[in-house]
Amino acid sequence: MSLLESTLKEIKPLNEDAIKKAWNRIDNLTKPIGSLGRLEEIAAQMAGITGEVFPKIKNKNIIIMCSDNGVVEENVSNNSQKITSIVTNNFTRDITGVHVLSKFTNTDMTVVDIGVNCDFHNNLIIDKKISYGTKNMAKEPAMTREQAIRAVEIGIEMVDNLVEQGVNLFGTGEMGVGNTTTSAAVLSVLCDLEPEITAGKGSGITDTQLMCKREAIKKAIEVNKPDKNDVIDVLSKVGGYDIAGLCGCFLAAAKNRVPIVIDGFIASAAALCACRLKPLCKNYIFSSHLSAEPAAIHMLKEIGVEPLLNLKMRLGEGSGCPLAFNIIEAAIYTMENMGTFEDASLDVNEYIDIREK
Ligand SMILES: Cc1cc2ncn([C@H]3O[C@H](COP(=O)(O)O)[C@@H](O)[C@H]3O)c2cc1C
Ligand SMILES: O=C(O)c1cccnc1
Repeated sequence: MSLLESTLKEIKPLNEDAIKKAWNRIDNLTKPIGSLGRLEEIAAQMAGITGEVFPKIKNKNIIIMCSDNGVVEENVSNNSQKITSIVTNNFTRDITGVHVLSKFTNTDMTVVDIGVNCDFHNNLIIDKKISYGTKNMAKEPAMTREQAIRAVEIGIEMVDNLVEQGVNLFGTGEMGVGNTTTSAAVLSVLCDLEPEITAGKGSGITDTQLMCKREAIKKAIEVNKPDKNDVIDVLSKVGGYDIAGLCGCFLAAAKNRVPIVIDGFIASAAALCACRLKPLCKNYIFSSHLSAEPAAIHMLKEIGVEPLLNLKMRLGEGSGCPLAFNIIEAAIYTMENMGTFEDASLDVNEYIDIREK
């Protein structure tokens, strides 16, 4: 059995007993029922994921999948492919958005070259290069089926290894000029949405480039005819190595019963693929924020997750994840450290009016 097949098989439902115990605790804290809103839901979900009512977050890590996309030939981005390699290198230099936000929240980063169009001489970048970028999907499949499976399995291996090293909260990031085009294409195919809905201005393009972007997605779908019921076919024909790699990360986090956070539009395309491959995967996922990319809302709705924040961010890289980590850790801390009615020597019945509001 392949690593992908065994991973899909090993993803199991949440621990309902732990969820019940968590809600029992949460509903006995000195507060009106439900008054800590989504912090309560997060704490209960964390219990279901980990099996612990008071899980301890030990190590947080954002996996950043970096790769190039052949579709940039179609004038879909304002940036040249060179930017992918420059920013990827910069992830190891303390200066990128995701790095600074990670530092702020005591989070580590794992930078993976899964298909950047250059050779790095930087031992802080993990070399998992499949090829020097994908092909132009508007003309031919972005990659072969074997390459797509390999990319997903690289994501699985990365998470499996980091879990072994003690990471128990993951974030997902990416770098790859043109990857809002591939993400939009994946969304178009999986959800039958027109490129007019799925394609936005990404990192910043002109109206003319936006037309090129929509045209490229249309052509990619016409030329390659991806089968929406076969996620690997969709990833290989109109996806990217970064999306496929992150898809593997979501699957492996669910397999290992470790929470994983979506950053923006591209990471949500990967999460959508993972959830289509294994719907149970959704229970292990948190969405950090609503990307300013207009179709982000469709992506998250389809996955069935609600973003924690709406900060109009559209950087990618994993930059939303550290912020979500703070909220998740705050939720756990609150549910563990607030007093119960018993601790406060209060009779629950005296509070019943408040609790029921
Ligand atoms: C300097 C720079 C840093 C970035 N960091 C993330 N992205 C983001 O922009 C790219 C996607 O946008 P598009 O599809 O329009 O090319 C991705 O690499 C994404 O991570 C960046 C983009 C730039 C220019
Ligand atoms: O939301 C994102 O991930 C995003 C949006 C625009 C450009 N790059 C990334």
